[in-house]
Formats: sequence, C-alpha cells, structure tokens
Amino acid sequence: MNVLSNILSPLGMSGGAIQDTLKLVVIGGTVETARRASVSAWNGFVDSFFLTAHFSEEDYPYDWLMHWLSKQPAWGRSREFEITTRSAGRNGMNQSTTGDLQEEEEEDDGTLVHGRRKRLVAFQPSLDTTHTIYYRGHWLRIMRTKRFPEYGHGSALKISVVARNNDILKKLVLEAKREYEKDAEHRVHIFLADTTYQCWRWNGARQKRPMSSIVLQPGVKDMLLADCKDFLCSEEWYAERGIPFRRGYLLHGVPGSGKTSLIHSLAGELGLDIYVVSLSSKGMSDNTLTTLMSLVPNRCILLLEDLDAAFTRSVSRDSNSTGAPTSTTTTSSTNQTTTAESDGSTLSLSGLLNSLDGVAAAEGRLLFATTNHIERLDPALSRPGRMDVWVNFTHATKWQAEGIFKCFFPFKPAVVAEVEKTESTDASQKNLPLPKRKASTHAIPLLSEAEISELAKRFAAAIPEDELSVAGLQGYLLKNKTRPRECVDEVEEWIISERETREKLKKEKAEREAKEKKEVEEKEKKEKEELAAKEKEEKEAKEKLERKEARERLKAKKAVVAKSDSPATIPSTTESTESTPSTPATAATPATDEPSTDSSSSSSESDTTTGMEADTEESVTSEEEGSDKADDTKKEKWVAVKSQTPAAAETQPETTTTEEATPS
Ligand SMILES: Nc1ncnc2c1ncn2[C@@H]1O[C@H](COP(=O)(O)OP(=O)(O)OP(=O)(O)O)[C@@H](O)[C@H]1O
Repeated sequence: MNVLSNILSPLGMSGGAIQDTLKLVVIGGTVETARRASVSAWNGFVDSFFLTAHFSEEDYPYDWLMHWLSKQPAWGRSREFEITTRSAGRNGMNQSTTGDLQEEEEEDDGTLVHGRRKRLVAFQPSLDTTHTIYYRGHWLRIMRTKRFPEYGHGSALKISVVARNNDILKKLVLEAKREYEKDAEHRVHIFLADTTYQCWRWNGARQKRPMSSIVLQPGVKDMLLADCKDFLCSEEWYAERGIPFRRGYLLHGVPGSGKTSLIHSLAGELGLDIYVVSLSSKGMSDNTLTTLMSLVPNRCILLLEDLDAAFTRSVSRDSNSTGAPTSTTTTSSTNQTTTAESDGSTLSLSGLLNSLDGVAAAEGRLLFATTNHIERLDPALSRPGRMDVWVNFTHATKWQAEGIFKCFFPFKPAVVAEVEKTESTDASQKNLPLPKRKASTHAIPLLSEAEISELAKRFAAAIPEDELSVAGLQGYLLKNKTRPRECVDEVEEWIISERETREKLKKEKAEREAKEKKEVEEKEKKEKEELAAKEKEEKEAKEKLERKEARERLKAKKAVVAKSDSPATIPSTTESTESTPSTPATAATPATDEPSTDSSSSSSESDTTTGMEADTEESVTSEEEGSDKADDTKKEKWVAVKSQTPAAAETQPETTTTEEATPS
C-alpha cells in the first residue's frame, strides 16, 4: 500500500483517495468475475441437460424439419419469423404455417392475377434467433444460422431440448420425415448439377406424371417399370455375384418422342428423385463430374440428357486421354471446341466413363441417358454394364396417335352421364388422373365412349406412320382441346401444312448450311492465301538477311586481310607484274605451294577477294539489284583494282624496297 502511495503521490492523490480507488477496482473485478463464472456455470448446466441436434441444409433432415416447422401452429404466436415466397422445403409445397395463410390455400387452384400466378408465401424461422416451441411435453429451442455467411448460402438448424435421452429428438425427426414424405407423395424432386460449387442444387418439385399419360408401343413401359423395380430390390443378388449395383438405360431416338417424359413418369412411379447432369454445361470437367457422381444418393434416377451433345467436340476415347476436349474434323466441331475451351469445359470421355462406374461412383442408382444420335456415341459408353437396356423412340405410329387422342379427349362415363352432365369428372376413365380444372375455364365437351373411339380411329388413320413426332401431335391436339370433332376433320389439312412447314424449314436449313459452308470455305481460302503471302515474305526477309550477313562477313574478312597483308602484297604484286610475270604474288600468297603463275588461277583467286569487296561497296546503295549486275560490278571492280595496283605500288615505294630486301 505504501509503495502504491509513493507511486501515486506525485499525481496529487492523497492516501484516502487511493484507498477508495483500489476498493472500487477490487469490487468491480469481483463482480465481473462472479458474472463470468455464473454465465459459464449456467452454460455448463444447460449443456449438461440439453440435447442438441444439428441439421445442415445439404441433407434431407434439414428439409424435413423446415417443412415440419413451417406447419407448426406455434409460429402463429412467434414474434419474429421470416416470410418468403421461396419454398422452405424441397417439395415446393404451399406451407400453411398459421391460419393467416388461408388465402394461399385458395390460390393453389392455379388462379391467375393479371395473367400471372399468384405468389405463395411461406413462414420460416428467422436467422440467428432462438425460437421456442412446445412439442410432446418438451420445450424445443430452435435456432437457424447461416453456415457460410460470407457466401450467402448454407443454412443450418440447431434444435435443443432438455431431456434425459435423445428419444424426443428421434421422434421429432421421424415425424417430420413422415409428414414431409406424405406431402411430397405426389411430387418428383429435381436436382441439378452445380458445376461451380460441385454439388447438387434442388431445382423444384414437379407433379408426378402418370404412366398412363405416356403413349408408347405396347409393352415398352411395362418392361421398363418392371426392370427398374426388379433392380431396386436386388441389391443382395448383385452383391452375391460381385456385380456393381447399378443399372443403365439408354433412351435414344427422335426428338419429342417422350424420352424425358417417360423418365419423369418412372421417377414418380418408383418414388425416386431425379438428378440431372448436363454434360455440355459450362465448367463441367472430369473432376467436377466425379465429385458430383460421388454425391448422388443411393436410390435415385441419375439423368444424363443429350449424351451425344457432350461429345460432338470429342469423339475418340484415345484422343481424350489427356482430359482435354479435342476437335473433330468438321468446322462446327472446331468452333465448339473453342467454345468448350473458353468456357472451361474439360470433360473427356474417359472422365465420364470413370465417373459412371469408377470407384467413387454411387451404387443403387438408376442411370438414364437420352440421346437423339446414338450413332455418335462411343461404343464404350453404350456397352452393357453401362447401358444395360436400350429403348428406341420413333416418330408417332398410328397406334400412338390413337392412344394420345384418347388421352386428350376423355369420354363420358356411361353410368354417371345423366347425373354429372355438366362436370368433367371422368373418374371412370381408366389410366387418367382427375383433371384439376374449373368447369368454366375448360369447356371440353364430353363425348360418349363409342364416339371418342371412333374419332380416335379416324384420327389415327389420317396420321402417317412414323412421320410426325408425338410432341407434334400433342401440339395439334392442344390447339384443339375443346373441339374433338373438328380436330379430326381438320387433321389432314394440318398434316399438309406440317409437311409444307417442314419442307420450308428443311430448305432454309439447307440454304443456311450452304451459305455457312461457302463462308467457311472463303474464310479458309483467305487464310491460306494470307499464310502463303506471309511465308513468302518471311522467306524473302530471311534470304535478304543471309545475304547481308554474308556480305558483312566478307567485308570483315577483307578488312582483316587488308590490314594484315596490304603492306607486303601490293608491292609484291607490283614487282611481279613488272619484273617476273611468271611468278607473281609469292609474297601475297605465302601459304600456297603451287606457283600460281597462271593468269586464270590468279584471276579467279583475286576475283574472289577483290570482286566481293567491289560488290559490297556497290551494294551499300542497291542491295536489291540482281546477282547478274553484281557479277558485272565485281568484274568492273576487279579490273579497277587490278589497274590501281601499280599506282598503289608507286605510292608505297618504301614497302616495295623492304620486300625486295627480303629474299625468300
Ligand atoms: N410418347 C409420348 N407419350 C406422351 N406424350 C409424349 C410422348 N412423346 C412426346 N410427348 C410429349 O411431347 C413433349 C416432349 O416430350 P419429351 O420432352 O419427353 O421428348 P424427348 O424425346 O425427351 O425430346 P428430346 O429428345 O428433344 O429431349 C412432352 O410434353 C410430352 O408430353
């Protein structure tokens, strides 16, 4: 204390004031410590009694719980919640959470406001707020948080309850699951591959499509349905034989023949979700696909749409071993390759094959692949084991035309015809779901069974075999959905107009292709010409450079020779020319064993040296002149040098004397 007093006394504090300050510090510290201790003790107490379950958005239980929560009447009393027009669960159901949503339930009949469907509103637990709900004698503390707030996605749910064991939580999850599945019974969930985050994104829940609404050749639907069912309950059989528990179906054929519709319908019938991968989508790579495949749940339909589209840019297995897409010979493919490279798609065939049945591939899934061009598929892709069942879809047959007509125009049930004259509830129409329509919006005349059958037969008779797509027929029937009789009467007219339209489109397509081809050819020709011109230019420039270098070399060489030899050479030459013409330049060519007295050899030797020098001098101003001219110039210069030699000798008398004074 004394020490503190000594320290604080220079600050002008008396002993009493210091004591008071210290007391305050001690009391404050004690209070804060007590507070922290009590909070910590409370947390410990709570933790020891509360059971907590965590649910992540990526997994199904989260959806079950969110769906269950959104239906709890307790939300009506909640003072804080989130209101959204997006479905809380994956089923896209109208989530009636409180009595306030009565209006929404009315909207579910599909009423339109200003041409748009009314938006549905759902209530959800708000983020980062603890909600309390009473459930089966327990208070549940519920908190929804964002797992990755910086990315704006990935919600998580935390449910805590005071209980001795986790039975209550188990019951809660099971109940939520049951309710979810009950409500989702009439829907098929669609998930799309997200290549950016390499995960599956829920895309929506569609109404199940009854199998009866798909009109295929007799037996096809039944065969497929039975095969799928058989597969789904044969896990042990596969395991016993060591066969990977997977099955692949390849649906191939013309566009608009019902491939996708059939898969949708099968998914509904089997109660499976559909996971759709578009192989040609942006950013799709071997790695992404493998990751996605490993995340596919056990029981589902995996749909690879337009299988051939992904490989128009890479058709060969070998060429794709690097994982990079390669171009085919056609120009369009080349363009596609460029696009593929620029959009980061680096999916290879071997990558696809590995992801389908590699180690990481999911088991228990039904793989469905659709293509309009089976001939473009690599045999490795469509071989049994990968694609076990092939189904060919053709244009509409007469049988299909009759079937689809009957689907569109339900007949009047004979027994109840009198009773329900005004209602379109054709419940006895086998195979067809009850239409959810208001009588006022669709005034479809109900004809007798006999009349509908007769009209259907006439309709089928008018439809040419295997010429029009089923989608085309459906379009025509849709246009005439309230006029069955006229629909049949006018069908021949429609067929003629369809043919004309087709011809026109075909012609336009041919013209467009011819034009494109011509443009491409012209472009290629132009490119070739440009390339040839460029090559020529480069060649000329190279030759020019070589000539220049050669000249510079010679010039340098001559400069060296001139520097080292000129004092002796010139007098020697002079001397030899004057006195001993038969033995010239012995001093100038000391290394030469031969006498070289012959004038031609002497000329040629000197020509090489002196002529080049002359060329160099001349070419300073005219490098581009032809070699003939250069040769002429060389000769002229040679003569000039030769004629200059005596003069040069005269200008160097001392040197000559020196040479003469040096006998060999
Ligand atoms: N066999 C069929 N039975 C009933 N409806 C059909 C049939 N074929 C086509 N349709 C109808 O035509 C439309 C297009 O069908 P769908 O998308 O299933 O054809 P697709 O063969 O998958 O075509 P694409 O190859 O172009 O994808 C759908 O609305 C569907 O109702």
